[in-house]
Amino acid sequence: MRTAYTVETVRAAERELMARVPEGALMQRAAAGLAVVCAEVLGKVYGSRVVLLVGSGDNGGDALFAGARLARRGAGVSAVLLSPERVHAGGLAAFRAAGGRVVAGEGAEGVLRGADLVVDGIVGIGGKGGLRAPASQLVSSVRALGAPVVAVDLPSGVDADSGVVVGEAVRADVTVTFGVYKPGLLIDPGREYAGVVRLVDIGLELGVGVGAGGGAGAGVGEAEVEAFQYADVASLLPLPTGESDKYRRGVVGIVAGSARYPGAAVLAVGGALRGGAGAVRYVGRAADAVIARFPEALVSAGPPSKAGRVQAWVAGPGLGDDAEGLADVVGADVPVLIDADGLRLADAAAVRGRGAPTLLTPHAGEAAALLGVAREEVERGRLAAVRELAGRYGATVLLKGSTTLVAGPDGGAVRVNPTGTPWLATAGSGDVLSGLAGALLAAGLGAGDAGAVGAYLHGLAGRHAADGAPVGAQDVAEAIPAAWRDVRGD
Ligand SMILES: NC(=O)C1=CN([C@@H]2O[C@H](COP(=O)(O)OP(=O)(O)OC[C@H]3O[C@@H](n4cnc5c(N)ncnc54)[C@H](OP(=O)(O)O)[C@@H]3O)[C@@H](O)[C@H]2O)[C@@H](O)CC1
Ligand SMILES: Nc1ncnc2c1ncn2[C@@H]1O[C@H](COP(=O)(O)OP(=O)(O)O)[C@@H](O)[C@H]1O
Ligand SMILES: [K+]
Repeated sequence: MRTAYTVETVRAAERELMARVPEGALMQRAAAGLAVVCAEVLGKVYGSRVVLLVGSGDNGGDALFAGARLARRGAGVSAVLLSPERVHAGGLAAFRAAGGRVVAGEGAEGVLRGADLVVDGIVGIGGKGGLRAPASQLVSSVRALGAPVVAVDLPSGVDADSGVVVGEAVRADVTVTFGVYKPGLLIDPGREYAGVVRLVDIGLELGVGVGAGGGAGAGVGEAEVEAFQYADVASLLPLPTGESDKYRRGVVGIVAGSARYPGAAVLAVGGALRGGAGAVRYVGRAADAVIARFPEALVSAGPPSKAGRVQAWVAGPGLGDDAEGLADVVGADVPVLIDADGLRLADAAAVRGRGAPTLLTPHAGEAAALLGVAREEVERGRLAAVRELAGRYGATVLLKGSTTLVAGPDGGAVRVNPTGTPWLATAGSGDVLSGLAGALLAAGLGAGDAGAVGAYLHGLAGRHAADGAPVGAQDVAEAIPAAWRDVRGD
């Protein structure tokens, strides 16, 4: 599990650690790690030209100490000081002693033009709001240069706690972050600005937080955000055992599709069949299309409550305006996943009043409609939006998009999916995800785990299916077994 912590938590841990180590030791550890990564990016340090963008806080101090190390190895290092009167004094002295050159603001463009590497030490976790001038102007000219950029701790202009970017921000090739990940490095748009993230150990010790849907609220010392890795997913995959039968593996019921959108039903059923369900029951108006594609699906004509035994329901994809059956599903005392049209059509009070686990899976537009805000507001602040929705509905919420997030109803760490790919932005791929996650619910995973494991497998399946070329949603569904095998290491 990769975990990320808020600035408040990082600062508290740093204070505690600083009290136990000699003064300046943490910054030296940070600068040493930063210099190593800069050297890797440069390939050859001796004779290279490095430009440091140095802000007025400790982030600039890190850059100066790392610059001093590179200068001692024979690099020509220039530092552009954004506020010379407030620069980190110890860092500047070390930099000068190592032969580093200080450039005034007006000289910045000249040195930047010849740079082999730019180091962004403008602001780190102390950044507040959008970047101010002159930093904002400098950042836009750096982008035009084409030299690789290494960001110190996080790209300047990216909000550490949320990934929100207001105005200009540094686009880094590599971000060297210290101690722990910050949420803004894992959530778009910040994640995209960060490039490859390298974590440098400076001795901070922070425990693992409580997962989405896990119960307790995120308190001091707990992770704000966490991202699954293979082992986390592998440990949750529902594998059949010798004693398994279709009921023990989980029967998922699907209420989806309409005369107008029969394909959504086919895709959701396809996702569910490859999500490990023992059986898939289908209820809706696209039964012919479903059976034609998946003869193994069990279709029934009556309402969901009469469909037979079901351990979890998926409701919503492609329903159009047909709310028939939805109230039945919302009233069921088994886990329910609500997606797409179901989010619009379901009675909000009934959803809030449910006793069994509920997983809502909106994209940004659907989330915005539920929250009564503009779509852009959700896209700019995904973390706040997913938490708000989960709180309002008392449900687990999986917010789809460039970074898929899963938040539980009672706070705790938000799960961020690391496997997504923009190739998934194709009509119907969300329907596949709802079937897949629904099958995981039916197999007994909690709503937070079903959402996070579903998104993880869905992202990997998208990568397998696309492999660098366009794909359709059906291809994504068919690649789910390959994603499953990846995770199991087969
Ligand atoms: N603590 C530790 O143990 C360790 C910390 N480490 C390092 O320290 C970093 C944190 O340092 P920090 O606290 O000094 O804050 P930092 O990120 O340099 O920014 C503050 C400065 O930026 C300015 N500024 C703010 N917003 C701005 C904006 N929008 N646009 C422009 N300017 C803006 C702000 O100015 P002000 O608002 O006060 O006028 C202030 O001067 C951390 O990220 C890591 O790199 C490592 O060495 C490991 C050990
Ligand atoms: N830019 C992107 N990067 C990664 N994944 C994306 C991106 N855009 C969309 N996706 C994923 O593609 C799927 C689209 O689902 P959705 O919006 O419900 O579409 P549909 O309703 O057509 O199925 C979601 O899983 C979402 O997370
Ligand atoms: K920075």
